[in-house]
Amino acid sequence: MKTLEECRDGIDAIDNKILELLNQRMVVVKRVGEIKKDSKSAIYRPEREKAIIERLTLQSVNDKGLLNQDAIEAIFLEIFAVSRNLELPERIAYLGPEGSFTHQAAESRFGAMSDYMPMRSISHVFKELETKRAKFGVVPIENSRDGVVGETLDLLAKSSVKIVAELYMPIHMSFVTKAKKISDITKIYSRDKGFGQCREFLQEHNLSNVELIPVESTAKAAILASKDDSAAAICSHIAAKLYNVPTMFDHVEDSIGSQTRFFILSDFKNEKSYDDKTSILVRLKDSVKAGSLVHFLQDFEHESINLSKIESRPSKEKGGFEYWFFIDFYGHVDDEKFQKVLQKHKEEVTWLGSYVKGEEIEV
Ligand SMILES: C=C(O[C@@H]1C=C(C(=O)O)C=C[C@H]1O)C(=O)O
Repeated sequence: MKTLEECRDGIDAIDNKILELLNQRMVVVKRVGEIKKDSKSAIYRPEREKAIIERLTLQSVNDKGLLNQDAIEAIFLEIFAVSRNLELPERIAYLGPEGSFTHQAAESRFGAMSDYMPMRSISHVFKELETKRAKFGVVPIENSRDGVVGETLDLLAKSSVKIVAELYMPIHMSFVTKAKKISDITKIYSRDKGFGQCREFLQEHNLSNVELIPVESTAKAAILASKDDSAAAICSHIAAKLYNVPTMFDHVEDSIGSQTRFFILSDFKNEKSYDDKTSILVRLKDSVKAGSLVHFLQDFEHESINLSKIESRPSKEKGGFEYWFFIDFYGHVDDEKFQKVLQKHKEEVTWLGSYVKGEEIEV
């Protein structure tokens, strides 16, 4: 049996090799960056990253390795993010403030090294992209409990910005405080919704009578709790980390968790990954005429294209009740099947993006 010293020597030798290999990888990545620059193509290629993760997961299973898909993803998404930064450092605008769940979602894709810009509103994120001050934007699109984020849909309808990826993230709340004991806590900060989502936890720990102070974001709650030893915050994991407030309890939300779907926005078209989703906006000529939506959807059925979502929004263009439809379907804009549908409805359909299908999370 090896001693601790021997194990550590072994780890050091392996780490040296990993670093050497990573540096070799980065030399190749830089060359890829040059090729892309010459051909003016996109740096971020989610379909390629997905293929790498799948290949490595399979290899790990075949090798009977200890790393499963989640572990491989955690390591390699960070390697990809560092690689992309080396190809071309790119700025990422997200719905802030720092420490928001959108920040957490952005970091999960773009890693710890990227240049992040917290924005005051979703429309500010779009503006940063439109003026090319940021290459990527990260915004929430829907929450499994609260429903769709209307502002994101409305802005997608108006803007030329494209969806290049989606990701689902479980929304877990942490109870964080600098207090030594729970009984030292006299006030708790969070967003209005934050308290609502953690009612059972507050009751169980006799905290219902402690002063509950709603603030505009859970990140703000973490900042306030970081400055007061008798205060606590209910906030995201990333906010607690960012503002150095120790976590007393994790996952304090009531039993049914929620997940949020985020879009990553940019200005390019992805290639097919053959496991794609596409989002379109449909402005039917006669949206109020009976059967016009049904006829439109029948064209999808005819081509065996499966829809994953349909959402109606008031068009806001005319005073009356005119509706637009946001539709997500399985497939890529370049699929022949969809092109056939598009031929029939060219004037009514706006393509919003085709992207690798994200994994929904069991909550
Ligand atoms: C290196 C590339 O660029 C990016 C980085 C990748 C990587 O680190 O493997 C993969 C895909 C791209 O998002 C590439 O396209 O191959």
